[in-house]
Amino acid sequence: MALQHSVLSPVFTCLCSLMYIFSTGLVVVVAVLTVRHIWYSRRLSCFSKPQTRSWLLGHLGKIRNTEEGLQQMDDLVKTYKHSCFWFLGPFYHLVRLFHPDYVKPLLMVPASMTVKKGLIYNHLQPWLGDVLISNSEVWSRKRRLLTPAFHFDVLKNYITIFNSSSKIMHDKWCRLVAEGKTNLEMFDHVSLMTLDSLLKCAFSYDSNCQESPSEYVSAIVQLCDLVAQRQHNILHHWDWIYWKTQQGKLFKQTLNIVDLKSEGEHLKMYFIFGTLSVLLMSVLKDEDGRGLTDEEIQAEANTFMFAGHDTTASAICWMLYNLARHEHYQEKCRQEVMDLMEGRDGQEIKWEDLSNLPFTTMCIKESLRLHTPVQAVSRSYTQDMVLPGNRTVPAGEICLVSIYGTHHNPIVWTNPNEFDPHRFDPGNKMSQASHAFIPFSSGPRNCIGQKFAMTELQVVVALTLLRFRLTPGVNPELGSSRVRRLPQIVLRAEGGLWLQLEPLNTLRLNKQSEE
Ligand code: HEM
Repeated sequence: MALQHSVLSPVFTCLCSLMYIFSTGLVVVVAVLTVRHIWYSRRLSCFSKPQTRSWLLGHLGKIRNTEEGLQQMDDLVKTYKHSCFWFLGPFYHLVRLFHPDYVKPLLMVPASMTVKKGLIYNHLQPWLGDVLISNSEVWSRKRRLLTPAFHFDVLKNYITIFNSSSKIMHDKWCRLVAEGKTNLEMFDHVSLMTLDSLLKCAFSYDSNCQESPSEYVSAIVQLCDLVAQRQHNILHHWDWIYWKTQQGKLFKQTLNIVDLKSEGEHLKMYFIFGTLSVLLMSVLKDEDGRGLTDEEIQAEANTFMFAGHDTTASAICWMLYNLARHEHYQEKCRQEVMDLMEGRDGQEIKWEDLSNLPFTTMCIKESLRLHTPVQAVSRSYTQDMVLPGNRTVPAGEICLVSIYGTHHNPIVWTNPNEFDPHRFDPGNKMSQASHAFIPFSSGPRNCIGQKFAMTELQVVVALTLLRFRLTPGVNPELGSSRVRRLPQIVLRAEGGLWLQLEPLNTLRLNKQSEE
């Protein structure tokens, strides 16, 4: 008994000390969070604060990545008109902005004063390195190196790739329709097609991913899904928790697959000799004659795959959906493309054709407004930012610039939930208003791939209309043609986006496929 006591007593003392340290630590953390919370709330009191759950939890759990979440955003924009202040417990304090006059001064700030900071960027870092998220000098050097790779002269060369990748997808659709499968989920097909063309453009690498599964391509898709899942679970925002979870472990495993240094040594070589990379490697050296290191090439490749494929796929799918819903606009676009093709032998969109698709381009822009692929971008600033109405965003504060909110703001757009391509008539002032239409963000940190994306959109949409008539499909999960939007990293649809396809010119297309 005495022996037992003598052993237990140091254990007991040790346990007590641990509990004491733990509870003191907890009290300190709670105190720091509370003081920080009160401090931020005071500084942001110039912004309206929508109703909270409680003074401490704030709007935690109120941001929903569902159809209802988007409708809630519509209400927020209607009520608060330009901006408001949200906080997610004592952890995150956000200024949400959704009016061009508020968005513009923030997006146009020089890159040297801008920090890309927010809920998602940190989760991308292990995959993308610092390209998308890096700040100031690191970013500006890379942006300088990359910009010429997106010049018109380079983009021109990609037109053939966009044509051929679309043809592979369309041939597949024809085969499925011939088997009686006329109701198809668009994201599955279009995402593979955008990945296929991106791999061909950036790596000169023919993955054949539209026809047979590719480990690399599946890994990219999985990483996108994992980043989206992580965003929705606030506990997973802390690295020390996330890396211990199953999802965190899966993320690490999947990263190894896209690692050019291990699995994809051949991909690295492709990237180095690919069209884009020839420019990056040989022509483009910075002032000190430095090119990109191996790590930078890896990060660059990952960034293109992440930033370029899902965004463009989302834009294409929603555009096709909008045309399926509005038959007369679909017919008008098809007529425009057919007029262009008259007298030609094949069905190939050329670079010179792109400026001769004015109505189709108006529809694409309207679709990018209504179904904005990227919902929001976030920023913080190295100094206080003064906005209209003498409101100040303190330095270091996270600003969530809502592209969706700006595109759906009824002060800016009449009947914002209607698909009306005539908003983008060249003479229409509404769409010309500065920062009313920002699908690719704006300012120094805008999308470097916007011309690439617009070109791909024009080619894919024009060819799809030449070959298929589209009508709304039936979503098997919902058992109807109802569509519920799903705002993830890009805008998707719950249970997928289903369309009915009716091939046009069947004979001609079959003949081409046989060849
Ligand atoms: C419709 C298609 C696309 C949309 C809607 C879109 C949208 C955007 C937006 C909103 C941003 C700003 C992100 C932020 O500030 O956090 C961005 C950045 C970026 N995008 Fe895109 N994007 C598209 C296609 C592409 C393509 C095809 C590529 C490459 C091939 C690309 C490469 C990038 C890169 C590298 C950045 C980071 C730019 C920087 O920080 O300097 N994007 N994109």
